[in-house]
Amino acid sequence: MDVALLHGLLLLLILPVLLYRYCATFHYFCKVTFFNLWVLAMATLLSPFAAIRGRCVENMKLLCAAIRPLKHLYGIKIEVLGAEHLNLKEPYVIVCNHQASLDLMGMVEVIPKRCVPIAKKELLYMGTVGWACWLSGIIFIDRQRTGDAIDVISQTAETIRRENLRVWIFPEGTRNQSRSMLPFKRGAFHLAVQAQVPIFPIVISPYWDFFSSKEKKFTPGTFTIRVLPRIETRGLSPKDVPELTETVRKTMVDVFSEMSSNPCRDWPAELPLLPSTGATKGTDGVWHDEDTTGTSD
Ligand SMILES: CCCCCCCC/C=C\CCCCCCCC(=O)SCCNC(=O)CCNC(=O)[C@H](O)C(C)(C)COP(=O)(O)OP(=O)(O)OC[C@H]1O[C@@H](n2cnc3c(N)ncnc32)[C@H](O)[C@@H]1OP(=O)(O)O
Ligand SMILES: CCCCCCCCCCCCCC(=O)OC[C@@H](O)COP(=O)(O)O
Repeated sequence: MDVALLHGLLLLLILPVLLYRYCATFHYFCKVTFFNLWVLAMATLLSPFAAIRGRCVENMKLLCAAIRPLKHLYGIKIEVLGAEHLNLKEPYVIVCNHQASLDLMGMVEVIPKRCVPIAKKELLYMGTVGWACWLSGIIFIDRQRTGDAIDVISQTAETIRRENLRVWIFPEGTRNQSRSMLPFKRGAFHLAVQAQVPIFPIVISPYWDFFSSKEKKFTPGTFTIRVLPRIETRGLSPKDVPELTETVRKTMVDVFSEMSSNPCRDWPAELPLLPSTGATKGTDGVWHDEDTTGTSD
């Protein structure tokens, strides 16, 4: 009886290990659960410290430091190209493609100082995670209430100039693991035009070879983040927003396709990041991709 019990216990211990080793779906769920638990645990541990400072963008540093170790735990290598473009003292808007929650790992590698993401309101209700996000100054929008979301974005246009902030937006508006990018929402571009600040597109290469929520795949791997040169919005008005949105999207989709078809990741750091894809062409000729190196804050 005792031996049978011991065998049962041993099996109970070994089974998860075997499943983790040999069942890809179980492996995937373990890794995703660990990711969420990590975020939850960090938010719970660090929010009280962030609360001492109150709601402020400086708490983003804490949030980023909490997420950074995850890439080591998952064996994920991240290459960043063109980060020097972000060395600009003025406020700006970053637009980035959004494949999965894993984007958080890439975001914390490149996010500049005094930069806050725009996030869906639902995050606010995720217990201490919501609290941590609120304390870090993350801007929340209700995607179901376009009018309210537009109001928040309009207020943000004033805030970023007044408080010298940068804003990180996923213009696809939702996670997307298809072979291309979803149509872009226009909020980010209205924001940049309203505030008359530049836009920096950031493209994260596809996760296909190591992560897929559809195929339940999650292995170690490598991805690349490319920061593209700035796109000016000075002189543009709301009527230019649709064309601006399409031009930026096309530029990003082209870079994404190039990254998908060239997985050897041997691009030189000084590659002309925006070839003649149109991002330098403005509706009134004012866009350009001038080098901002050396203006670091
Ligand atoms: C303390 C340490 C603790 C450590 C613990 C760690 C915890 C870490 C955890 C977490 C970290 C944080 C992670 C953050 C990441 C979150 C990611 C997300 O949540 S992604 C979802 C939200 N993002 C968006 O949805 C994009 C922004 N959305 C938009 O821009 C949309 O445009 C929106 C919502 C404003 C409207 O959406 P529409 O679906 O109605 O789409 P449209 O076609 O773009 O707009 C409709 C009309 O409104 C106009 N419009 C849009 N924005 C406007 C504006 N600002 N002004 C004037 N008109 C505007 C447009 O031009 C359009 O009109 P016409 O068709 O052109 O006539
Ligand atoms: C009380 C339960 C707490 C559970 C804690 C789990 C926290 C994990 C939070 C990771 C946040 C990553 C941000 C993210 O990637 O959000 C998704 C949205 O961009 C788009 O949403 P959707 O694709 O439209 O659902």
